[in-house]
This record gives sequence, C-alpha cells and structure tokens, in this order.
Amino acid sequence: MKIALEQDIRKIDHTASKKYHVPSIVLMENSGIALAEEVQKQYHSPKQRIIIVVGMGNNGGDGMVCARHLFNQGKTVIVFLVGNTKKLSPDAALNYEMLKPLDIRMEAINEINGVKKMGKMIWPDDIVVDCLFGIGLKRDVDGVCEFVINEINQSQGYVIACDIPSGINASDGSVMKTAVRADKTVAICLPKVGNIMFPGADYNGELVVKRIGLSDKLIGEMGIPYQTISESDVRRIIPKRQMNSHKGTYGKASLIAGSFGMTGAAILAAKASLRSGIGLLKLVIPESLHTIITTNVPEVVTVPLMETRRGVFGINQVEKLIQNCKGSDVVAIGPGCGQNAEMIEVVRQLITQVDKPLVIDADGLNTLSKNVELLANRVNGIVITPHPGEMSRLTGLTIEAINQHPIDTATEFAVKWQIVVVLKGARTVVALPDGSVYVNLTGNPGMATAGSGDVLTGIITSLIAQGMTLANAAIAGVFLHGYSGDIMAVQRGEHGLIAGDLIEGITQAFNALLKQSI
Ligand SMILES: NC(=O)C1=CN([C@@H]2O[C@H](COP(=O)(O)OP(=O)(O)OC[C@H]3O[C@@H](n4cnc5c(N)ncnc54)[C@H](O)[C@@H]3O)[C@@H](O)[C@H]2O)[C@@H](O)CC1
Ligand SMILES: [K+]
Repeated sequence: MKIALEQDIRKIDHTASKKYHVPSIVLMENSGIALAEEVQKQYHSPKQRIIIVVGMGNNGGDGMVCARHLFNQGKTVIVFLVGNTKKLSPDAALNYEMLKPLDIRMEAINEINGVKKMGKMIWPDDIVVDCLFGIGLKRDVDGVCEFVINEINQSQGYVIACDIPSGINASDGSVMKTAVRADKTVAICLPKVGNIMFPGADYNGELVVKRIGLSDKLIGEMGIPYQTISESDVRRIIPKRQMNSHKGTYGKASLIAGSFGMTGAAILAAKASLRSGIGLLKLVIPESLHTIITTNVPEVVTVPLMETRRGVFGINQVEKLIQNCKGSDVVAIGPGCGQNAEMIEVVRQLITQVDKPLVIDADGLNTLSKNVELLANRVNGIVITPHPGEMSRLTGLTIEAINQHPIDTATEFAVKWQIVVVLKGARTVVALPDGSVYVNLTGNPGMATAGSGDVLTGIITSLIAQGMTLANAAIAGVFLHGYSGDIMAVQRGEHGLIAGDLIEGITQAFNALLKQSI
C-alpha cells in the first residue's frame, strides 16, 4: 500500500477537486463519516459518551462531521473546540455552522482551566476522538494544545485518532514534543509515513485506513514513491519450483564470508541461502575454517583460500578469489570477513571488475566505507544491507540522524550511487535507484540479535541467484526475513529468538506464503 507524505495528500486533494471535480467539503464529509463508522465499532452501551476534541484545521473539520453524524444517530456527543473559532479553516468553519443549530454540547478551550474541565468530563467508558491536528501540524506542540494532549493521554477513555495521532509529524513519524497515544487511528485516504515509521507508529494503536471515495486511478496518477511491502506482492514475485528443473535452474552464488573467530556468520548466511532455495552455493572462506564449515553445512561447495596469520584471506589470494566469483550468478561479501587491507582490495576488485550482481554486507560495507567513491565505477548492480551504524560509516551522518530520517537517508544514497539500499531497522527500508521506497512491516524486536543480518544477506543472495531482480530480491528478502522472525517468535518468544531460529523460520515462511496462493 502507498504511504503518503503531507505533500502527497495536498496533491491528492488538489487533483480531486481540479481534475475529478470532487469538492474538498465532500472529502471532509466522507472522512468524518469514515471516522464515525470506526467510533461506532467501539460503542457498546448508551452510557458511553463520545468526546470529540477538535482543532481549527481540517482535521478538526473531520471531527465536526463525525460529531454531527453520531449525534444524529442519537448518541451523546460532546465537542471540545481547541482554539479560536474565528480561525477555523473554510471547510471546518462550514461544518461548525452545521453543528450550531443542533443541540450538541460544545465547549471552547482557550486556557488551561478549560483543559482540566475537559479531563474531568472524560469517564472511563467514554470514547475520545482526537481531531486536534492531522497532517497540518507545523511546529512543536505547546501551550493549551500540549495540555489537551496530555489530558487525553491521562484519560481512561478509548482514544481514536483521526488521520494521525495529534503531535506526530505525518511526514517522518517524529513526536513534536508530545503526542496522543491512541487505541485506534483512522488514517484518511492513505496511511501517512508518520503512521508507519517509528516513533510515530507506536502511537497509532490499531491502524485502520479509510479511502473516502477517491479512486485507485486518482491515487495511481500521483506518482507516490513510498509504499509498504505487501504479502500478496511477495507471494507473486518469489521464485516458484518447477517439476522439470535441476540445480542449475535455481542459480549459483559465491559467498565470501568468515574469518578466524567469525565462522558462525558464514554458516548462518550459507544456511539461509540454501533454505531460501538456491541451486548451488560456493562458500569462499579462509582455509582454516574448512572443517568446521563442512561439518555444519555439508551442502555447500567450499573454496578454501590461503590465509594470513590473523585468519583472513592473504593478499596473494585475491586474484584466485575474484576468478572464483566470476562463474556465479551473484556474489555476496561481508558476513564475518574482517576489515583488513586485503579485504579492501577484494571489495575494490569485486565492484570494479566482476560483472555480476553484488550483495555487500557487514565487513564488506565497513571496507567500502573507506572508499565509497568506488561505487561510481561499479560494473554491475549492487545491493547493500547496512544497519544504521554501517550506514553512518558510509555516509558520514550520525546514527541519530539516520534513525530520525531512515527513508531520506536510504533514498539519497540509492539515487546518488544507483544501487539498492536495504537500511535495516525496526522498519527496514528498501530504497531503489529510481527513488522509490518499500517499507517492511514484518519482524519483531526478537530479531535484534547477533547473526540476524547474516541470515538476511543469505536470503537476498539466494533470491538473486534464482533470477529475481535485485530490487525484488531485496523487497522479498526483507519481508521473508521478518516473516520468519514473526513465526519463530511465536515458538521461541522474542527473548529466546536467536539467528539460527530465523533459518528454521524461512521454511515455514515460504510454506505459509505459498500455501495461501493455492
Ligand atoms: N485527502 C485527505 O487525506 C483529506 C484530509 N482531510 C483532513 O484534513 C487534515 C489536514 O487539515 P489541515 O491542512 O487543515 O491541517 P490540520 O487540521 O492538521 O492542522 C492545521 C491547523 O493546526 C494549526 N497548527 C499547526 N501546528 C500547530 C501547533 N504546533 N500548535 C498549534 N496549532 C498548530 C494550524 O494553524 C491550523 O489551524 C488531514 O489530516 C485530514 O484529517 C479531510 O478533511 C479531507 C481529505
Ligand atoms: K488527529
């Protein structure tokens, strides 16, 4: 599903009225009715009152429409108007006029005492509808509005936010000083980036999206670049097995991984790759790891290369290593490789000389960050899979800045270097060279554990080997990785989840996805 920035919604509204002849007041009516429908679902007894807190913009206007409809259904509705009604937006002002002749109780809140009065009037069974701010929030919340939000949060009522919890920045998910913690959020037309990305996503409660009568055609014309990764899309694009096939059908990869002390990273990535369906995996490793690797993953073909005293590839092995990669459909480098001088040369040659898709992770990225300009001379497509720390080394940005703007960070890098960027996090972002972005919703905090990234590298590499485009492999890979984590978290609990479990989960994730397509 597409996810919108404030500017996308403004463009939708403009196009709806100018090209499709849908007046904004109609959209507000539809929004308010959609909101009322969701309020209705929480309404179980005539004892419940519906407290609607409205601001002076169109979010408040939606709230007033909602108030009118619920009142007309015979429900007890109290509207709190926060701000000066002379400053109501034109559509909200019209709805205010429609409310006035009705006998709805309306209270103006202009100072702190009014806020306290509101707080006392919310009873535990009540439904509180938050229509203070939507996508139009422009600066940190302060003064009376800050008190109103805090009072809503302290109430025991069931809180439903209109469009986005008030106080959350719709375009990036940041908290503008304080924000409503909702039990349910009714996103109008499309979910906003602030509904999907953290910390905003934590404030939604249940997220419901209502389309307010705008056509797919109109939304499709907007060229909205951001979207979530849907299960149905992944089901459609993942490689299917064919009866008449052999191991060559499912591709060959070279995985350069492991060093003394980091054997596990190579094993995890290799197993994940095999469990994701690859035909043949060559594991390029320092030779002392050979026995332990073949004992743990007998299914791989190993390419043991002479190593230095520190247990990493020797510089005289680089040529052999590069030659070995040339016969594969895809080359992955990084898990547990170490960051020595030899690796710098391996990464340089892979990027500039090997005409095969590349997946670069972990130490491959740490090495690349010493000379990012290499990407300008790449000879084939590249997927990078950094976590915020690795992204910080690649871009020079702070981890904090990256966490605040993961979509922007990933997109700028993807567009600048024309590569696929998989920026890992609680919401992993896949940014493509054309500026489009896919946000993954699967996964859980149990996956924040060592080795989890190695598994993702293995999955993506395997999918590319099986013929998927780099973009689709990255999109499907992050989805399957998170889905596997979700399946295994049920079995092991989030605390008990370890990276090896994710490999077990891949099988179940594929099965669950494919079964549903029958
Ligand atoms: N296509 C859509 O998605 C539609 C959206 N509508 C609604 O319209 C909303 C957007 O309406 P608006 O653009 O009027 O914006 P909002 O209603 O979100 O807020 C704007 C108002 O808040 C004030 N304001 C902003 N930041 C403030 C702060 N920090 N402290 C105090 N006051 C502040 C502004 O001065 C203005 O009065 C959406 O969120 C949605 O609820 C619908 O009415 C129509 C269709
Ligand atoms: K709101």
